[in-house]
Amino acid sequence: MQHINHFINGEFVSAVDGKSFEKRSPVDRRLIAQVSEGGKVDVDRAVHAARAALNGEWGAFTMEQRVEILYGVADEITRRFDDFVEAEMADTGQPKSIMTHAFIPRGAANFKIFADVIKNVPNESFQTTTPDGLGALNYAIRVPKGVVGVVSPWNAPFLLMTWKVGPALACGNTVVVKPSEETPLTTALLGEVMNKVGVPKGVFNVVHGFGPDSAGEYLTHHPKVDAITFTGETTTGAAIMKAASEGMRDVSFELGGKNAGIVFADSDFDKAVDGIYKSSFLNSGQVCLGTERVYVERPIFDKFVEALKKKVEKVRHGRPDDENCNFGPMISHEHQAKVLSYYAKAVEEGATVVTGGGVPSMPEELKEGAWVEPTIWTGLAEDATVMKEEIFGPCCHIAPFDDEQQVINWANDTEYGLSTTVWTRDLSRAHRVAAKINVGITWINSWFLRDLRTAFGGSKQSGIGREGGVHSLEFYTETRNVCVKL
Ligand SMILES: NC(=O)C1=CN([C@@H]2O[C@H](COP(=O)(O)OP(=O)(O)OC[C@H]3O[C@@H](n4cnc5c(N)ncnc54)[C@H](O)[C@@H]3O)[C@@H](O)[C@H]2O)C=CC1
Ligand SMILES: O=C(O)/C=C/C=C(\O)C(=O)O
Repeated sequence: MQHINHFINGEFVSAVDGKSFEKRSPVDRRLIAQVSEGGKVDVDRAVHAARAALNGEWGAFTMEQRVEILYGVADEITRRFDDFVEAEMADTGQPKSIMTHAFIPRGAANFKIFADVIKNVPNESFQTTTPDGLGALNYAIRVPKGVVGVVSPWNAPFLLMTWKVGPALACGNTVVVKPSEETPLTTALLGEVMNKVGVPKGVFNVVHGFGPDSAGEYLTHHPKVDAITFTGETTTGAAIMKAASEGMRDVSFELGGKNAGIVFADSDFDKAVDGIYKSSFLNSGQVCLGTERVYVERPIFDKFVEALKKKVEKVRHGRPDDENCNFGPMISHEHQAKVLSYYAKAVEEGATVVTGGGVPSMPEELKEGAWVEPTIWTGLAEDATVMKEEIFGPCCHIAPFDDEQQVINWANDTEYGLSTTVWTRDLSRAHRVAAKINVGITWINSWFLRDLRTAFGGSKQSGIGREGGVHSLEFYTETRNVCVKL
């Protein structure tokens, strides 16, 4: 069993009041870490360390020095790849292949890409005419926002935390991170990396703990935090927005989703089945971009449901490092209960359960894990609860559709607006549909195909603002205009 401490001013320290909480494995409920729980004083120390670093060595770094050190961070993550994979598997219980192919490499990329972005994106300038004919030159400079509070979730913990820390540091800010209480391990490891490559003390700080009445709330209310970036549930976003209104701090929010997958009859059938399988079930469905509502054009509906069912019934639940297994548990028993309550609700509201719907039978040593079966439903009305609320589990409802406008209306009939995946060989239709769906990201004939230079974020209740490429620079810097009379 490990002890996970806060990382403040370059040192691993326990909570000032000695409080801690347990991190248990979602796979078998084994105790894997005792984690320091941050109180007001711990958060305050972290914020002050971050402020001091801004006013000290880090604030004096040139952009080139920051770029070099962030490349060093990425290289050190890659050097310690196996440690990060182990830590993320222990935290989430998800299969090793997701960690090695996606989540950990993306963590390293989040530092390199934003180092490149800050180096290459020009600032605007305008030549302005003046009555004397001599003119003026306006040019913009970017300065860091200051101390950025980073509040991150558990579902792809390393990827989603570094997606914020990478650009924040590239832009010259300092950060205080409050990782999810469910997944403290990789953020702690990142502290070791920061020290190893010589990131100055106080630039990267971590305070563990919960949300309300704990480190999350104290960090987001702290008056010396200049901006807050958050990924998590929409209701949490609303609470953080209230906190940010004290002192008019800027926010960037990536929130929940109730995304639609749309499959037209002319799509490449096998690729569409594979794509929807991934979008609904990757990471056991705990992906904000995932599709819990799937619409399939009527001529291929039955065949599609059958093919997806067949694929889903092949999943093998088990430990993350068991090569014979490819399906992990829910993050916690609390989340398992939430997902199972939606499974019950779907049946109550008249769903046909195509497959799944319960808890899989597991061997004795894994019986304590937070397992659920991947589940497919058909037959629900558009206003059924599981068609409206984000479940964040391995499940989807599949409905047939008859025409393009009908499916666009259904896809848009949600308070969320994060992403969509559309499958068709008709390019005109693809562009047409993409333009009409009210989401931040539409994938055509793909899903979760990421280019970190592109805008990422949600519409409606799925978020505020965009991050990615130059959009991250917009959030993590303040633009100042200088006007020079010639
Ligand atoms: N749009 C996007 O890019 C993504 C959105 N999500 C969303 O995240 C959710 C799942 O993640 P969870 O960790 O359960 O979300 P959550 O909102 O419960 O927690 C996220 C973080 O906020 C903290 N927190 C909770 N209450 C707080 C408060 N009052 N003040 C300050 N901090 C607080 C938590 O401790 C955690 O670190 C899903 O709804 C999912 O859709 C997840 C990943 C990506
Ligand atoms: O690629 C990103 O930047 C965000 C990805 C989001 C997830 O992985 C998720 O919500 O699971």
